[in-house]
Amino acid sequence: MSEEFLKVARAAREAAAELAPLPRAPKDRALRAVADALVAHAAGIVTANAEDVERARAQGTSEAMIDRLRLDEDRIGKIADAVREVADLPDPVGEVVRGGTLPNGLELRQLRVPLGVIGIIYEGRPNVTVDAAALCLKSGNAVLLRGSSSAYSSNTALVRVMQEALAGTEVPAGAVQLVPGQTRDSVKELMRARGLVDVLIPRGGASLINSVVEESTVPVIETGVGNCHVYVDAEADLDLAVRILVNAKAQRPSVCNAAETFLVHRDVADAFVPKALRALAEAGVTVHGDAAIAAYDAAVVPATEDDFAAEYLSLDIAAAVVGSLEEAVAHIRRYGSAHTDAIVTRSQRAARRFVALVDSAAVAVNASTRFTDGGEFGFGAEIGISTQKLHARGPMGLPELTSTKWVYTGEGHLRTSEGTVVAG
Ligand SMILES: NC(=O)C1=CN([C@@H]2O[C@H](COP(=O)(O)OP(=O)(O)OC[C@H]3O[C@@H](n4cnc5c(N)ncnc54)[C@H](OP(=O)(O)O)[C@@H]3O)[C@@H](O)[C@H]2O)C=CC1
Ligand SMILES: N[C@@H](CCC(=O)OP(=O)(O)O)C(=O)O
Repeated sequence: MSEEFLKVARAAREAAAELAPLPRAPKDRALRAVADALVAHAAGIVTANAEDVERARAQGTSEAMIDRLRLDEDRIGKIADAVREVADLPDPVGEVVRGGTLPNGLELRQLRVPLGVIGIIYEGRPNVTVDAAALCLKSGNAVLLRGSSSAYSSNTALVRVMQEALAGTEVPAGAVQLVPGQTRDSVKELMRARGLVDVLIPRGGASLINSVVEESTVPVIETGVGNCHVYVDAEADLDLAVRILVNAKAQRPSVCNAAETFLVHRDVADAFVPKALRALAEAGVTVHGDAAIAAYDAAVVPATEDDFAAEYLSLDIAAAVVGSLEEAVAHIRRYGSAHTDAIVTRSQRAARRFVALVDSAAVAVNASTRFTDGGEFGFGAEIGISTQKLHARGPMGLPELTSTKWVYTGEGHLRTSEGTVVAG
């Protein structure tokens, strides 16, 4: 392991021990200081970000990906607002999860405690640098941030501003660390830092997730790609379905909760598909449809298996006609990524069945898939969206960044072969 990596990892470990026992008030004061500093230094952060954007443009990066990378003063204001929202949330640390008095008189409590040092490897969205740091600090954890090399200048500036702001507070500035280096070696170092890092969260595409899951000796909480579906049921309000579909696809196509496929019940296909194709075309979306969808419009590109498996992250969507709700569910199980899938229906029975059958982190009923987001769920932000089942599922906010500890209090309780003896 490089000296540079060991230096920041050890500093984070020391800071984590100092941060863990802090009560809520100093953590909230520190988060508000971070939010103020981000706004005060917005111009400098935008200048650093412009270097990343310029480099990305020179490398031919798509506009959708540049949109993820780009910061302006307005976006920095929103990032600061998210930090303030996290400060306003209750502190998860110390919360009693379960507890009571056992028949032998022992008082037993399960308390939330910080995880310790959290490592996060993430995509080229600099807002994640601040979201992750804010959530980690509030939940009493130190964080090692390994953002995309494409956002290195932005992340360096953001971490500097956060550390300088923390230096004037009771929260140790060392609790927020940027992992040094822009090569994949730094990802490997995080994966091998068992004992220094308590949990590693890979947030990005399949290649990242697979390599971390296979190679990490540090425990991992996986996030995952978003191949999200909108299913338009036989009993859907079709105007509503068009609006939900267009929002799910086009409101921000580059994010993981954007829809990538729509499925429509054949009983309403004639009424729905032409309207949907018109609305999607107006929003600039290219539809890759099966033969039944393609029959409605020459502009539809014939879909292949790859289209149904694709996470486009662009203004493209796959589409198919299905014979039943069960067929829609079978399609989602085959091609989906267990992130977010939606049904549009007026039937409560159909909604209940879809919710029961679709095994995804989030299921939306008569709502856009775009709501699977920590901010929208009221978590202030999210450190990632887990598409696996342990130890967290869906947008991960403050409680997901904690573990628990059992505390039991007696009066000299002893466990003997005859049962409990109270010696006190
Ligand atoms: N479920 C969720 O919470 C989220 C899911 N996503 C998904 O992430 C994808 C988009 O992310 P994208 O911008 O492509 O980010 P990438 O997956 O390409 O990169 C994310 C980070 O992982 C690193 N990385 C990528 N591949 C590897 C690898 N094989 N080994 C080691 N490190 C690696 C990158 O480093 P470097 O940049 O230096 O190459 C970067 O820091 C989409 O699929 C999206 O759905 C995104 C965010 C949230
Ligand atoms: N937080 C996001 C959704 C999840 C996410 O982070 O997506 P991504 O852009 O793929 O990193 C949003 O809707 O704004």
